Order: sequence, then structure tokens, then C-alpha cells
Amino acid sequence: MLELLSENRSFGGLHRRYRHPSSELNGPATLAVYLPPQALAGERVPALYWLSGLTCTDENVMQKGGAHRLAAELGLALVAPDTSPRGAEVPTDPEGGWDLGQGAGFYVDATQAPWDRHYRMHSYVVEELPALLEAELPLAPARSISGHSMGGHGALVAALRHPGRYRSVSAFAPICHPAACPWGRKAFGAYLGPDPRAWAGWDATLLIPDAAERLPLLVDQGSADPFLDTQLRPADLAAAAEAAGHPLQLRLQEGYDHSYFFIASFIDDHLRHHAAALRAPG
Ligand SMILES: N[C@@H](CCC(=O)N[C@@H](CS)C(=O)NCC(=O)O)C(=O)O
Repeated sequence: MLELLSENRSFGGLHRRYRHPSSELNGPATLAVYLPPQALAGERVPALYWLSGLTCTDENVMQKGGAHRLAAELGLALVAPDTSPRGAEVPTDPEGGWDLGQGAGFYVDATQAPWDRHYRMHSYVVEELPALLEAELPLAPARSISGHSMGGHGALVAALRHPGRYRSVSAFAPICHPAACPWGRKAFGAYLGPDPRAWAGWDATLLIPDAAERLPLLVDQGSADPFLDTQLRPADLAAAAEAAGHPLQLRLQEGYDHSYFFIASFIDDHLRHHAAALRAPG
């Protein structure tokens, strides 16, 4: 089912790009996997799923995230899906924006036409992709999840909606409260419909009060991120976590912006956080 598109040796492991037919996305999907040296030596290794942000593909984090060296040392696989379904028949923003449609799937399962035929990134990332990869690659069924911006939020929602499925979760500059910001309102309005009551189950800040599992959240946010106050709203997440007693380590990193320079600067902390959870017994 996995068609190999390319392969590069990296830090003793392999960076591979694959294509496969996806039932959730109703068409072909492209993704990247980093297999650490331990996987090539016959070990089944745990996996960190990485969800990228608006306008990205699998390539951004693999080329600019700076994660391979430590993932190789820690024996972690990295899995980077695309950020939306793709293709000529897949609808995209009628206004031509980059914050809706292709490259902007927001990791939800759309309920509204025309989006609902392809835009099921949540079920793809949480269910279909791990089942496929664990069947075809030397991956253990031990998973953690992280991501950036739209993908940081997607990671938080994946963990909050699926207690027990992830050993750990973290995010870089997540869109913390999409129901209360322009990017989120536009995307959720299209994918989930105009009634904000339909959005609550897809919004990390709104999921926290009733979360069935209090999995600690590690969040890094740059203080010089141009999207901080308008789109990302980490204070909303912090207030919800505080009120619910949900463990949150929110680190404001002085002078860092929204780019992959910020991510690469702190990716090691996140990899160690996830490796500790993934390598723990049970
Ligand atoms: N500069 C972007 C704005 C969107 C943006 O900042 N995207 C972030 C995620 S929200 C990103 O990671 N961009 C790709 C990259 O930096 O490699 C554009 O206008 O296309």
C-alpha cells in the first residue's frame, strides 16, 4: 500500500517519502517518515507524529526542523503527514487564500459540503495513518504527537479527543483557541458549518474543561511571533488549563518568531519529552 517516492540516508537512519491511497481523504496522500538507525537494525521503534502548519507539506519539518540527529540518538521515528488532502478534484479556498482548503486542513473531519468528501485529516492522522504505518514499517504501537501552529493545535486536539492513544503531546505556537480567532473562524465555519456549537469538540481550549485524561501539555511560544495575540492566543489555553487543573507547561521564548528557526531551536526539548514517555515501561 505504501509506494516509496524517495529515500535519503540521514544520521544513520533513513528519510523516506511515501504515497498511498487514503480512504479517509478519498484519494492519494503523501507523507514522510524518518526511520532511526534502530529501526534499520530490526527494532520496532516508537513514533512521534508531527503535524505542520498552514501552507506546509511533509517537507517543511523534515528539511528545516533539525530533528533527525536527536531522533536517531533516541531511537524515535518521525512521521510527517501532509496538511490536507490534495489534487485537482479536492476543493480549495474559493477566494484563493492560504488559510482554507489545500494546505489548511486544520486536522478536523469536515461535515459540510463540498469539504466533507476529502477533508478528514483528523481521522486520517489518528486512525488510518498509524494503522497503515504500523502494519508496513518497523513501528511499535507507541505514539506521541506534536506540531506547529495549525498542527500544534491539531496535536492538542488529537490527544484531548483520544485519551490513552498518545503517550505525550506538545506543540509549538499552536492556534490555541480557533473558535476565537480569524483563521479558526474561517476554517471551522467552512468545514464544520456556521454554528459555533459544532466547533467546540474541535477546539483545544474548549475541550480542556471536560478532558477525560489530564495528559500534560508542553507548549513553546515565541514572544516575537507576529500571530501571537490575533491568531494563537496562548493565554486562552492557559486560562482553561488553570481552571480545569490540566497540567500545562507554557514556555514563552523571548525574541523567537513563528518560523522553523524557532522550532529547530527547541525541538530537542520536545524530542526528549516524547522519548521519555515513549520509552517508559507500559
Ligand atoms: N509566510 C506564510 C504564512 C503562513 C505561515 O507562517 N506558515 C507557517 C505555519 S502557520 C509555516 O510553517 N510556513 C512554512 C515554513 O516556514 O516552512 C505564507 O504567507 O505562506
